[in-house]
Amino acid sequence: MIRVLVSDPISEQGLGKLLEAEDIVVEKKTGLSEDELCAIIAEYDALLVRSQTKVTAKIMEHGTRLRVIGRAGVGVDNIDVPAATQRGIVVLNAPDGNTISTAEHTFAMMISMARKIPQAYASILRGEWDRKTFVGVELNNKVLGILGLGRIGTEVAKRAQAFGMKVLAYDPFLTPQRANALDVQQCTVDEIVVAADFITVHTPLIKETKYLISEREFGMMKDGVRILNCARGGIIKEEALIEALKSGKVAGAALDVYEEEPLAKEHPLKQFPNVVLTPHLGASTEEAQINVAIDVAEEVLKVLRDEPFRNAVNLPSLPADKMKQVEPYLALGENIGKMAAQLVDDPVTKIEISYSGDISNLETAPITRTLLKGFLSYHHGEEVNFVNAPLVAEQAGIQTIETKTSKHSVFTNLIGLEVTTATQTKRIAGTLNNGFGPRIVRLDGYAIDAAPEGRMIVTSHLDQPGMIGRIGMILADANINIATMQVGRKEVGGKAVMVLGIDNPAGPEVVRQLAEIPNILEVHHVEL
Ligand SMILES: NC(=O)c1ccc[n+]([C@@H]2O[C@H](COP(=O)([O-])OP(=O)(O)OC[C@H]3O[C@@H](n4cnc5c(N)ncnc54)[C@H](O)[C@@H]3O)[C@@H](O)[C@H]2O)c1
Ligand SMILES: O=C(O)[C@H](O)COP(=O)(O)O
Repeated sequence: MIRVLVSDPISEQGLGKLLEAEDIVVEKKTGLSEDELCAIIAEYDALLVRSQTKVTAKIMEHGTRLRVIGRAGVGVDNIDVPAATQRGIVVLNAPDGNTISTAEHTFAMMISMARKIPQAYASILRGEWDRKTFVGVELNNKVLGILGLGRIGTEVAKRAQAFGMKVLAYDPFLTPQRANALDVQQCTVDEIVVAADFITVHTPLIKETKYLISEREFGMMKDGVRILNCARGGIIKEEALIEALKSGKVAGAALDVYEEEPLAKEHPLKQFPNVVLTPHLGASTEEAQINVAIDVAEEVLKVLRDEPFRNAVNLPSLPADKMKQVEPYLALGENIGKMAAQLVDDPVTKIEISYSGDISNLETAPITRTLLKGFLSYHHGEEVNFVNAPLVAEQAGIQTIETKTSKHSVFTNLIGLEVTTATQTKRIAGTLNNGFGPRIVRLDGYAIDAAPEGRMIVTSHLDQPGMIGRIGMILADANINIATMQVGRKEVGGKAVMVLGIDNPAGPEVVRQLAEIPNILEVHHVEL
């Protein structure tokens, strides 16, 4: 049985696909401490969280069965993604489902702050009828600065324009064409900070965005600026914001997220009458919660069923149509990698993967990953997978190079692999031959045509009479049946390679006997 643990409140309606699956048990246990999670996580194949559960390296260390961590939402800063990658655990999120809700919440916060609605409401509840204290400002004709024009930032921009605001935006990936299409003015962070009446941040919290708005930026702002953060605590430095509120530089702030959550009972941000606070509610709508739960459940199910999935944050993401194009090459790539690993004896320092012909136009990153997985798993075993293969290669000191050539003189598509050790270079190439499936077509530059499957004896030897006979005799004496045979040579009497498909395994003793045949240069037993 596959077991899934849901450790934060996630919409049951959205989790339908997982709950209905007959081979999957879903258990909900929320509010667990790190130690409590460590104690039970070994029983689960998948963990589903929102932002409350901190998925630490320690939890993953105990999660020996864990294959996937699904985040029902966008931000994965509560998950130790590098630790997951190291352990080969897929981390998925649901990036689209709460965009509108968060943009609407940002807008609700902007209007609440501009018109002091929470403060006026509290005053009414106190029995007052105060129409002087709560005079606000209009949004119309104001300048809104948006830092981070991704999904949410873009939706905020559209809403701001509908309210008559002029939008300035900074995003490192914003192109002039996109800025033009969205009718926003592309600016630097400093230009925005100087010119904006309202500033809102919609970036992830990463090294580059930590304290993006700090003392220096507050110092540059217009007097009476209003600040919003519905993205992540720490993008705006709270200490600097508090100082700017005290000095009167900042006329209002509306915050949904904090450097530490939950916000401390006695937090200084609570002392200002012009600050609107919500407890991380951006995604808290019925619609968003169903959307993100549906998305994460579907994707987690695909990982658990070994089907192609999207939205992995620790893998290159490919749209479904592009993934479909590379899928047929994945097994070929993996087998080329596996075969190469069994043909070299010394530690490998460099792996060069070349894609020629039609295949060079595809998104080849998944093929490279499966090839590396095939190669590395021979020595590193089960711990290497699609997720961590590039990292394992890097940590093993192996340089990985990928090249592409649009045409090949012989094949319509070719995956080439060259592995370098201190003493040798081994080259293998394979193609996907329409109608004939995957074939290994080059070995150390010699033309062959072998199916990458089952068990093989691979030799390099001098092309001399009786060589094949002697090899055949030794295999026959060991009761090993030869199923297929491929010989490649460039000139009579020169060096040659041979690939024998065999029906049963050849042990070390058989390999030793083969290696002792005069003029045999190399013998390897390969199992795919
Ligand atoms: N309050 C909530 O409940 C809530 C809900 C959903 C999302 N969020 C948070 O909102 C943020 C944005 O979410 P999204 O779905 O729009 O993500 P997104 O990935 O679509 O957009 C983020 C944008 O930030 C940009 N960016 C990265 N580095 C930047 C930098 N140094 N300066 C400026 N821009 C930079 C990226 O290029 C990207 O366009 C995330 O942090 C997410 O966790 C909060
Ligand atoms: O990153 C997100 O998706 C939001 O911060 C929502 O977090 P939540 O799922 O804990 O509401």
